[in-house]
Amino acid sequence: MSTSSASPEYQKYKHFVVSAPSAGVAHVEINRPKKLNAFARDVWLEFGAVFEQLSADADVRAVVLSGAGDKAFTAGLDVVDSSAMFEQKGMSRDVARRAKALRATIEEFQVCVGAMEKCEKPVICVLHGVSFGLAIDIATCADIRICAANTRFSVKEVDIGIAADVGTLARLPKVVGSTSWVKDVCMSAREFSAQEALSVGFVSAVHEDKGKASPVAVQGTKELLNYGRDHGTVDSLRYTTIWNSANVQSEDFQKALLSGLKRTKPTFEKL
Ligand SMILES: CC/C=C\C=C\CC(=O)SCCNC(=O)CCNC(=O)[C@H](O)C(C)(C)COP(=O)(O)OP(=O)(O)OC[C@H]1O[C@@H](n2cnc3c(N)ncnc32)[C@H](O)[C@@H]1OP(=O)(O)O
Repeated sequence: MSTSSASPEYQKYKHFVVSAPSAGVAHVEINRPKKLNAFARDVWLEFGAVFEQLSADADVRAVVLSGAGDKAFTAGLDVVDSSAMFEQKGMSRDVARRAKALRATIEEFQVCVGAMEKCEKPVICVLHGVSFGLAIDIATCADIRICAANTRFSVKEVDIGIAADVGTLARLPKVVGSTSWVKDVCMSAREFSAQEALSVGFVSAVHEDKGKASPVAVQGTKELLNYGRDHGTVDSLRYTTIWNSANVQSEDFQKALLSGLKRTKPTFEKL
């Protein structure tokens, strides 16, 4: 990816602007500000494609996701587009056929949003303004979440008559420590502030210099943290052993191992 305001190989996207503010960093902006960056089906399909492309792009070492405009990171599911789509898919008179069509849509949405979690590069999600519903599903797929002081969070789904189904209920309890708080915000859909999000650990402070660490080490850390979240300690340690037995052979490890003692700042090849 070349350093520019809009990288040519990412210009095919209608709803996302992908730029390279500095070498190795991709900035992905959800770009539908007039509709508060709401996600219609074509938006979520593009979201999945963007993150698959970034995952495979060796020039990218870290990804920052934000929403365009002053008002919103995203107001969530495009409720106008979705009501038409769900009505259409529910038109068959047979319940099993209706359910099958709807299941495919929900699974497609989960896979597209999950592409961000699967992306092999660290993803930093920067939230601001309205951050409702899908915003939380997306944020829970990020490695690091930071937000502006004006952020209005809501796990909004119960307000539109559904249980959240794109990842919040599966991932949020693993992101924050308090099940009581998770159930509170998920069952009430009440808004919570940036300060509250910080106090429960949903967002954290800004970390600098993310692009300078070894990509072998950073991408390995992401893989092992996600694995550790979903598996027991014994399995995770075993997987870590196998993973690192390959990666300690990397030249990145050779360069970095004594860098503290030697007061050197090694640079690393892209991965
Ligand atoms: C299979 C199911 C999968 C996924 C499920 C996901 C769950 C969710 O994401 S639940 C959350 C759904 N979102 C909402 O219910 C929010 C709806 N919007 C609002 O309540 C308000 O817009 C607001 C966020 C409180 C902001 O209000 P305000 O500041 O007054 O702005 P508006 O004038 O209302 O909005 C500006 C513009 O954007 C359009 N818009 C806003 N949100 C959505 C949305 N979610 N879907 C579609 N369009 C949205 C709004 O209609 C306005 O458009 P105009 O063309 O200017 O009228």
